[in-house]
Amino acid sequence: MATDTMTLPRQTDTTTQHEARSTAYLESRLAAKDNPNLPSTYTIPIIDLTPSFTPSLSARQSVASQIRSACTSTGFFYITSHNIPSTSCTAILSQAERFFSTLSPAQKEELHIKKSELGLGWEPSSYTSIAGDVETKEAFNFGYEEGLDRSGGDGKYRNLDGSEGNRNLWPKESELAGFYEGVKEYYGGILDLARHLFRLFALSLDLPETHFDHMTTHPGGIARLMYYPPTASSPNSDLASNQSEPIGLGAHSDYECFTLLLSSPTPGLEILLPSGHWHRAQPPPNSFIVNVADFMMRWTNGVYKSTIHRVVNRGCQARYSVPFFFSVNYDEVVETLPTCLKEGEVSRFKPIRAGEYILERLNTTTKEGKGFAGNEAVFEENP
Ligand SMILES: O=C(O)CCC(=O)C(=O)O
Ligand SMILES: [Fe+2]
Repeated sequence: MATDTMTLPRQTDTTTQHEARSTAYLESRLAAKDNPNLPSTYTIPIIDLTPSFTPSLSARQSVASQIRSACTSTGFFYITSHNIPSTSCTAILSQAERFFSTLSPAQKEELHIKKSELGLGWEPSSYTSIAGDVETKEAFNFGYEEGLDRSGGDGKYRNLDGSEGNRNLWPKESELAGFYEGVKEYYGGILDLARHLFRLFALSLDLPETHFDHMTTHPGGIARLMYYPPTASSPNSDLASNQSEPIGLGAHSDYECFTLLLSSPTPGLEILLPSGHWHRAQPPPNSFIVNVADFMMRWTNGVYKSTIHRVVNRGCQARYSVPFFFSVNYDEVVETLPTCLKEGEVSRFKPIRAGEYILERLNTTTKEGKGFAGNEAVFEENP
């Protein structure tokens, strides 16, 4: 396990009330603090999904109970035997590499995220910042469209802002031949897997297995291709002892229901422990990392934990990753799940439309890096 000391969002000389509150917010979100379920040594559980694809309800329930235990403690788990072919994973990581290394600056500029009100398109490293850090990451973001959904969707997709129509920005076929088809192949598979996992989440929350099905017919599903440049000059150079860390992606929690993360072998993802140290994720071969995100935490009245994480590539190889942020249909209004409230307990959160919540969170990352400061409104609890 690689650890170092915790870095909170950078404070300016004149600490504003907002910034002080943003630090307090991050501190308050330290992974599963004061949680009696927290294991004494931190390990990310590995959940084998094989039984979840069988006709046996009790086998599916056994997987669901492992999911519950991970979601109420670490907020992170690895999944294996997930039915996504390893060739598909290798192929999307190569598409990511092609995107960042083949397109010219002018071609990337055509896809610039500033042209999108929904955070879609190409994101140069400095354009967004979560916690005020100068981040090394570069990204390409795209969302759900019916053409990417193997079920064909239900024709009712709404964007984050409630608008209709496909707002993705794609590179031209003549500039990156086969890119769209490659993305479609991966997206279709990961979307099916996310819907399968949502059924297991339903069981894990003592709900009927199909409880969320009607809410994921035209779901939110933002995927990102991410590139973290190498920062060490040779395998033996030790960046861990450097004063300034090469923050790839600043400390944050994800916004949607849960995230399915694929990455190239270069390590980088670090998870904030209650002790304030960072735990470096080491996913087993052919696995995905799954983590609970803030909307799910809110929806479960805090029963499921959304855990702070960041990315630091200390190596001499580039890191590529493909997070997939899964949400219910953006036009769905959700309120606390009844099974997450004890008798007589009142929900801490007001009902909210999924897209409204997520868009508000996304917008905060582009306002001079005041991500956490701007997030208080959407975490507002019931008065
Ligand atoms: O690239 C990674 O490994 C993680 C990315 C991530 O946490 C995010 O995009 O929210
Ligand atoms: Fe994340």
